Parts: sequence; C-alpha cells; structure tokens
Amino acid sequence: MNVIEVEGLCKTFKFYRKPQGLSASLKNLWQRQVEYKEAVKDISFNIEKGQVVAFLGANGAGKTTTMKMLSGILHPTGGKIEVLGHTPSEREEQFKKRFSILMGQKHQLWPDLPAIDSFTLCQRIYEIPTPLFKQRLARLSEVLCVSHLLDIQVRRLSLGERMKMELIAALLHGPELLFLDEPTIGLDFLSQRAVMRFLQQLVREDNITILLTSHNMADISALCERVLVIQNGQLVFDDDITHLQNSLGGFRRIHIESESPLHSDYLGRYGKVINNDIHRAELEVDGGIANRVLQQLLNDIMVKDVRVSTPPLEDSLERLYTRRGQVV
Ligand SMILES: Nc1ncnc2c1ncn2[C@@H]1O[C@H](COP(=O)(O)OP(=O)(O)OP(=O)(O)O)[C@@H](O)[C@H]1O
Repeated sequence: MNVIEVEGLCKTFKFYRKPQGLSASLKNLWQRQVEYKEAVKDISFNIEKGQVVAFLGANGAGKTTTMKMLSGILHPTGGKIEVLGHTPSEREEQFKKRFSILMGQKHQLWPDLPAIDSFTLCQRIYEIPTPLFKQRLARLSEVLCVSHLLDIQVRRLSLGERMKMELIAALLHGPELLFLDEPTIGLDFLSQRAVMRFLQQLVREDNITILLTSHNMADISALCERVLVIQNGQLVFDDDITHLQNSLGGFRRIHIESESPLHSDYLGRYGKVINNDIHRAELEVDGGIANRVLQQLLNDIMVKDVRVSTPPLEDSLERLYTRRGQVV
C-alpha cells in the first residue's frame, strides 16, 4: 500500500529581488523586479507503508520545498500529491492527525514552558485519551532518556535534550508517517546515535513510514533502505541504498600495505591513488576490474596486507551531486 504518491510535482516560487543602493531601491518601489525560482521540477515517486526513505540532495536542491508540499505547508504549482489518501494542501483535520513533520532548524515547543506543558497542549490539540497519552509519554521519555527533564523550561535544556523533546512532541499522537528534515542537526555524536536508535526501534515496532532529509551519512546508513536524490529540483536517483554505489560505476577501494616504499607514480597505472603514506596506499578502481587489478598488484608488488572495500556513501553522493541533469 502506498502512503505517498507523487506525480509530476512542481513548485515555482515568485519573488521580488531587492536591488543594491538607494536609487535602485527607490526605483524598485514603483517598478518591482519579479523573479521566478523553479525549486521542484516535475518529480514523481511512491513510498510504501513502513518504508524508510532518505531524501538527499545538495543545499538548495529542493528537499525542504518538497517536504513542505507533502505535509501541506506549501501549495504545489503543478502535479498531484496523495499522502495517506489525502491531498495535503487541503489540510483536513483527519490528515493532520496521521502524520508529523519535524524540522531540525525549527522548534515548535514553547521555550518558556516546561516540555510537559507543551505535551499537554499536544494532547488537547490531537484529542489523545489520557491513559494513551500517559503511556506514550512514559515510553518515549524513557527510551530517549529525558524523563527527568520534563518539568524544566525548554530554553534551559541543551540542544540535544530539546531535540529529543521535539521528537516526543511529534510522536505523541502516534503518527503513521514522519517527515524528518535534518532531525540530528547540531546534535553531538551520542545524541545523534540515541535519536537514530530510537527511530530504528519505532520503525521495527510501530511500522511507521519515514521520509528523512539529512546531510549526515551516518543517519542515512543507520536508518534508510531506499534513497531518493534530488538535484536542481529534479529527481536523479530512486533506488535501494545498496544500489547507489553500484549505479555510479560500482567503484572499489583497494588498500595495500607493503614492506617496500609505494610510489604514487607507479601505483597510478593500476588505478586512482586516493592516499599514499609510503608503506600504505589506497587505490580506487572500477568495480568490474577490481579483481584483475588486485591480482596484478599481488604479482607485481611485495604486498604485506591487502583489503578491498566499497567507497563511503559520501563519495557516491558527491559523484551524483556533481553530475549535471543526468538520471542514474
Ligand atoms: N520562499 C522562497 N522564495 C524563493 N525561493 C525559494 C523559497 N524557498 C526556497 N527557495 C529556493 O528554492 C530552492 C530549493 O530550496 P529548498 O529549501 O527546498 O532546498 P533544500 O534542498 O532543502 O536545501 P538545504 O539542504 O540547504 O536545506 C533554493 O534555491 C531556494 O533558494
């Protein structure tokens, strides 16, 4: 069953550019310079119930704009969206109760109140029965290790603690679908891992559907099975995370350790030299010829140790982000 269905989605922003300088500003008062920005250009995809999908792209690629359209915050300028059987821009009450959107850079909790007060407000807004509210709050605050902080003013909490409270607020009404826009931005390593572990548990136990944007590769590999990549408003990749590396040429890294010095000029004939610190080197080669290159290296060089690995996800994404307008 599809939770999200998107077909030919477009969003063009109309805005006025403010010119520099006093005379230009004055002229602009009666002759405004209108500009258009095509932030999302004709994208189509479906997401099934229970899937966890990463929505990736360089800065300004169109991720937040798409998420805002999926959650009904922005109206599309073209195309069709169906989320949980609703048209998001109609903002029906029944629709709002079934999903949550969490933006790492925007906080919804009232900073001067303790988190528990904001949670009680959420309970009223979403009409959550008291026993269910108490049960959910106890579970969420316990798993996220913030039970002892519920009655402290939100502005006195650390960034990580506040983010965990935001996550609780987003989950109290038991949404079936979660839009997470940079949920771990600014969090330290431990808090990032705690939030990711918690989301993994949520997916396993509650079969929740998640669409996640993040520039943090650890978040993505920890949680997502499928990746959508948007570039300049166009969808350029939609497949399993494991296919991302293979689709981009399936590069492999060969790590060599040798007793004798390794010279980059010499190694260059086998593949692209990524690192070389005299006795250790790392080469990047096409996946299709990795075995042959490895055999050649073993024949030609006195190798002490050798290992083959897949390049990090960041490298595949860098290749994808820097390709212009090509669908993989
Ligand atoms: N209200 C607006 N008016 C005009 N242009 C806008 C508006 N909102 C976004 N844009 C432009 O649309 C493009 C896509 O923006 P969007 O916020 O969706 O990018 P993003 O992929 O989420 O980027 P980031 O990773 O930096 O958050 C950008 O070029 C941005 O400048």
